[in-house]
Amino acid sequence: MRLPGRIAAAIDVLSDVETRKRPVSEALKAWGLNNRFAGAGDRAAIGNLVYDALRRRASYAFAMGSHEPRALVLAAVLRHWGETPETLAAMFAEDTHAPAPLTPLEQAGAHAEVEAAPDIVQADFPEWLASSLKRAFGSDLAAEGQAMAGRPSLDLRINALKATPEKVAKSLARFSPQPTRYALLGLTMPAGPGDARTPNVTTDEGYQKGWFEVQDQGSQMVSALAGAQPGDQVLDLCAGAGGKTLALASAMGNKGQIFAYDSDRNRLAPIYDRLKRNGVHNAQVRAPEPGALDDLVGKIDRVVVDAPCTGTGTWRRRPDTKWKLTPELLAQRQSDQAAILEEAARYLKPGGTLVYITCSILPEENDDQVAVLLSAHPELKSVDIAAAWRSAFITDIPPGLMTPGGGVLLTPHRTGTDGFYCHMLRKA
Ligand SMILES: C[S@@+](CC[C@H](N)C(=O)[O-])C[C@H]1O[C@@H](n2cnc3c(N)ncnc32)[C@H](O)[C@@H]1O
Repeated sequence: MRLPGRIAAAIDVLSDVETRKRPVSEALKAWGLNNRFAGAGDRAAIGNLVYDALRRRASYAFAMGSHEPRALVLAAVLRHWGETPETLAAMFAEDTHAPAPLTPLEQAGAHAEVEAAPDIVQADFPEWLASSLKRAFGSDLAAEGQAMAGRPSLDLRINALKATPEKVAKSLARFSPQPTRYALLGLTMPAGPGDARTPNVTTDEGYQKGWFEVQDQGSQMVSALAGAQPGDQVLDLCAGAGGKTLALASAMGNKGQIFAYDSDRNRLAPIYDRLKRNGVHNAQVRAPEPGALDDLVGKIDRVVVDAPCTGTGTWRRRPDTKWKLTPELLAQRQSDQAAILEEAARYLKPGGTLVYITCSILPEENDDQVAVLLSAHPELKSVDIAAAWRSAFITDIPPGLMTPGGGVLLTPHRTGTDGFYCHMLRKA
């Protein structure tokens, strides 16, 4: 397929996403099944077009004067893929799979200024979250929004139980991975422009052997900030598929004990294979049965709460969720988080540390939750996050990362990572 056919396909996929409220990945898969002639390169390019259109949905709609899928996909091609109304007109004329020719309004959208739009639209954030995001970012709102509308890098975490960065870099040399900026055991491959494909690293022999995991650098960093030491008793209370559990086990050198729990059996299911592949011997999975964690009350050195959240920090990867989030869902997550934090505090032994993590950039899910917990638990005190940073990354925390409440907030703009919040609290 050439670009015009890919544009037409991306418009169809985006229409499917918008009308049937489907996740992009599902709509792309369905399109691929119905169009088996399309190759992997076509599917990747169509995916890039759909994701790019959604990443900048608000500013594109403003520039094009329309929220229609066709307008959004054309905006992505005209404003960020290096095409012009003239190059598209020439290509469309020669391709029977091309969409209808550009209208004068669409042609004007190629260069339309968006400076007249509200700042929240220019930043490609949902308008109903304006006050919350302004509170989080202040005068950096536009820069934060633009970075959040970019494509994410592909980051890997070296599994220190089985490999070294050199060994993995050699195994993946064909993709030219580079060391990550902060995470000490990370490698990164920047996203390419236009129709560039993401390297398929999971087919690599090193992945099959458990030498590395795919994990955003931000996720690696909050795992490192948790500061788990060999010999610790650690409870990963929201373990899910085990991304943090694996990183903690690697940091602990398989010494001590990790209890990996999740209230959702389905989410926990992949953890068993992953632990095996990673050579983790110090993790016990606790399935969600009544009383599953009763024996751990008051005994744990580090309780890691990688809380269920809105996922606003991962909008680069899942831009459709940026426009689907509702005040009701945010309120539900806040109530889940408050309950889980209360629960988590029960497991701490005296002197133990609670590590609260979200992949959200919203203060309501971050500092605000911790403030409520602190006010109800005078025995808990915030840990000096700058000191935790120094010991995790052997360097001073860069300016601007600490939140007013004493946590740390990573973002695509600040650290080149997904958005992650981390706050640590020690029990007296
Ligand atoms: C952000 S995800 C965890 C991701 C995982 N830690 C990782 O790194 O791959 C949040 C998890 O919290 C779980 N969860 C939600 N409510 C919970 C509760 N009350 N107790 C324990 N886990 C809960 C969800 O099932 C979900 O798997």
